[in-house]
Amino acid sequence: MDWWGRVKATATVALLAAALQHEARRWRLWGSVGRIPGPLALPLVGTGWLAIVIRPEGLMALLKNIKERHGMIFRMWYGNLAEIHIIQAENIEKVLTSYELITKSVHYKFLKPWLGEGLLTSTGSKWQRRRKMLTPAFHFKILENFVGVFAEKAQVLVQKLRNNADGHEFDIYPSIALCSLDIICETAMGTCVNAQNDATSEYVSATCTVAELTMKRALRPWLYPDFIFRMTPSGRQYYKCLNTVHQFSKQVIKERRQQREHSPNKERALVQDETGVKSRVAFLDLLLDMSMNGENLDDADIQEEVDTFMFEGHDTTAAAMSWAIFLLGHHPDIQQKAFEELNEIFQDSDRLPTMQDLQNMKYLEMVIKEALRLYPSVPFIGRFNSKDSECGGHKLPEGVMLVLHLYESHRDPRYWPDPERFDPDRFLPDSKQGRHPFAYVPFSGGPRSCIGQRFALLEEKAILSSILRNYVIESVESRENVKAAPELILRPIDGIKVKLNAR
Ligand code: HEM
Repeated sequence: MDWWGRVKATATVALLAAALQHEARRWRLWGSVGRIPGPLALPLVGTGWLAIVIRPEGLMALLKNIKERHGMIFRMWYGNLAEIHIIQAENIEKVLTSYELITKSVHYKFLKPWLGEGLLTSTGSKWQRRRKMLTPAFHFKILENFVGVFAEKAQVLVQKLRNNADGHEFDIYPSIALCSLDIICETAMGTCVNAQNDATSEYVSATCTVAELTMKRALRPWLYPDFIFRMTPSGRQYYKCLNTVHQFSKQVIKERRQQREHSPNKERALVQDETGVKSRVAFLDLLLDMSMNGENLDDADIQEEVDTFMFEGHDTTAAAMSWAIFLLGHHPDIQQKAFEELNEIFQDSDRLPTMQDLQNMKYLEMVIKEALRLYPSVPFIGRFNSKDSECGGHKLPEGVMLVLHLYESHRDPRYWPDPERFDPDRFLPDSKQGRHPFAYVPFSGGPRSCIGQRFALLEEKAILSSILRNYVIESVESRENVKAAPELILRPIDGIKVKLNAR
């Protein structure tokens, strides 16, 4: 046999070996996963046919129906990919508290073109090192420094909403999303993009498009392979906008670094806004401090983390606030109680809130928590099962994906009687007694819990309190009519239609 023949024979044997290994793995998975109950799985596509026949607005109802038929642990198949859905708090705890199960599921892969391997998507020692390094960035003192940003941006929002405060019906979601984008740009990058006043700016619309197309892709498993996604119009648009987003954050980091190098006496760079120049620390400053103080962080590493904050800190809070507004708009009594608490805090003054004010908003905090129970911004958490394990009496083989179903687990009647009822009093200290600690995990739990949860609660309080102090909210659509799409973020498919009246 000549050398070319030997190359071909070796390549054929290698390919056959790989195919056999692949098949063996598939059979091994089918063997164990097949014993777990779940809907009809067809050859090749598995239960993926459901994603094709069910529209996004029907997915939550479908998953509820599967739970009712197959129980609190069920399996789904997408081709070769097995997912085990886990709903009970006791089993969710097992996964979230494990230091071995910290690798995210494949579903997070399509976030990587945007976020690289930042805190959300990384694993192993890289994640551990970054988590340790970034935890101080969310210290109380740092968050206190952001309260002014929250309050100012909320004030812009209140002014913008004035055009709609004559009782006519409109979708409040876009206004909330632009406000939270303004907040995260300023707190993460120290940049004022003025999204609320200029939603058409290239960076603002590119960020919104990247987030939207990432969500769309999450619901379409056939778009997961990158080479297919790149060939579609959505894929081409995604990469074009992604380039704009990355160029922007890259430029901000570069300029901020240069600014510091030219003014070494100033510890922090300055944040510029329309009222002049103010000294304010952004997460980016803290990262630059760390890199200048010997941490192993180059500009590309910093960009991963800044982009991660931009993603995690924008849509999650926008969705959470919009759902809270929706629920308040359905419950005038609860809305009134929240308003009375604000009256007590602010008396007749129209001053902006301080950190202490935000901390005093105890009832509003219960409202926010209850809204996050019914509509958790992150409805599913995915993990890669990195070793054979056992859960709820089922064997879970290594290599399957674990999907923790927060939306359903937050409705477990064992811990939440009359689960669909919106009742902030469930979060009174007495009512919490005896409840499983993992029955409510909108910010996840264990080692990979949300690093930004205190930031998020403060931001929500600042925005919601500003709206409540100025307007009475009335929701237009019924609870049943507003459908949530279980994308990466639990988003109301047709927005949140409200009527506002000035107080
Ligand atoms: C209501 C708002 C928010 C909700 C409901 C929320 C929820 C979550 C959840 C459930 C996770 C775990 C995800 C997973 O394991 O797959 C997470 C992780 C994370 N969140 Fe949030 N989040 C919110 C706001 C924020 C904000 C404002 C920031 C930053 C400014 C942030 C930064 C992060 C980061 C960096 C991670 C990854 C942490 C790690 O893996 O170590 N989040 N968040």
